[in-house]
Amino acid sequence: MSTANPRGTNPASSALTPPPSAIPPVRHPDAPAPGELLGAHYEDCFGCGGGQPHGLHLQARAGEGVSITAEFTVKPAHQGAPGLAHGGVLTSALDETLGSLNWLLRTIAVTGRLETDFVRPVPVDTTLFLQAEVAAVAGRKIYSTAVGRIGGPDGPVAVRAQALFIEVKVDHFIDNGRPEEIRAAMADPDQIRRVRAFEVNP
Ligand SMILES: CCCCCCCC/C=C\CCCCCCCC(=O)SCCNC(=O)CCNC(=O)[C@H](O)C(C)(C)COP(=O)(O)OP(=O)(O)OC[C@H]1O[C@@H](n2cnc3c(N)ncnc32)[C@H](O)[C@@H]1OP(=O)(O)O
Repeated sequence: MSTANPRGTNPASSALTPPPSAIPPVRHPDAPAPGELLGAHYEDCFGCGGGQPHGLHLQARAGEGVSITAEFTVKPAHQGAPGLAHGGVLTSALDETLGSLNWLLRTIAVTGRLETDFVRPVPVDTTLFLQAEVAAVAGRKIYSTAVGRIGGPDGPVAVRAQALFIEVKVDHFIDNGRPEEIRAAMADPDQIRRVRAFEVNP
């Protein structure tokens, strides 16, 4: 068994293991500097947008290399069992953090596969301290890992995830999103500016 297994004793499925042809990720020269907040990629995003009252309002910050830190505080609207975070909500927080990594590559990508280990229960009002990094890239495939700790950035691990993101063109959203939201996004100069930053990617 690999000693570098980020999931402890639970091996990820083979679809989440980078192939031998994979290469280390390359931080885009125009990526936000380490310590900078990334800001929302879409105002109505459930993960990072300010426009969703029950959203996660997750704020991601660029780290060194191709890594991200983020914080998310569990609200009563995020419960599964009484007083505890819903597992799907925790997975959403991991998904959002992992998705933010692609910003540092200046690549538009969507989640293809995401595996989560729930290690400890997470009570309401807890802040989850998330850290994620890209492990490898193979063509359009981006392999990433994330961990969420409670009690502080160095506290005990509550959740872990491994993911495969797939690079897409902006047409992925234009062709598949509900037309009314796509029209509104295309009429929003801020949204267009954010997307353009990706399209000039060499
Ligand atoms: C101006 C207006 C527009 C606004 C623009 C907004 C800009 C926004 C900017 C940034 C947004 C970021 C948003 C982040 C939000 C958080 C992240 C999410 O939650 S994303 C939502 C959940 N995910 C999905 O909805 C994907 C649904 N799935 C798909 O659409 C397709 O399946 C897709 C694109 C993932 C792949 O389809 P294919 O046809 O393009 O490519 P194929 O050939 O199938 O796969 C490519 C390679 O990947 C592997 N692959 C694909 N899916 C896999 C899977 N599930 N497991 C393992 N491997 C997989 C395949 O085996 C293939 O590998 P081989 O190249 O042959 O080696």
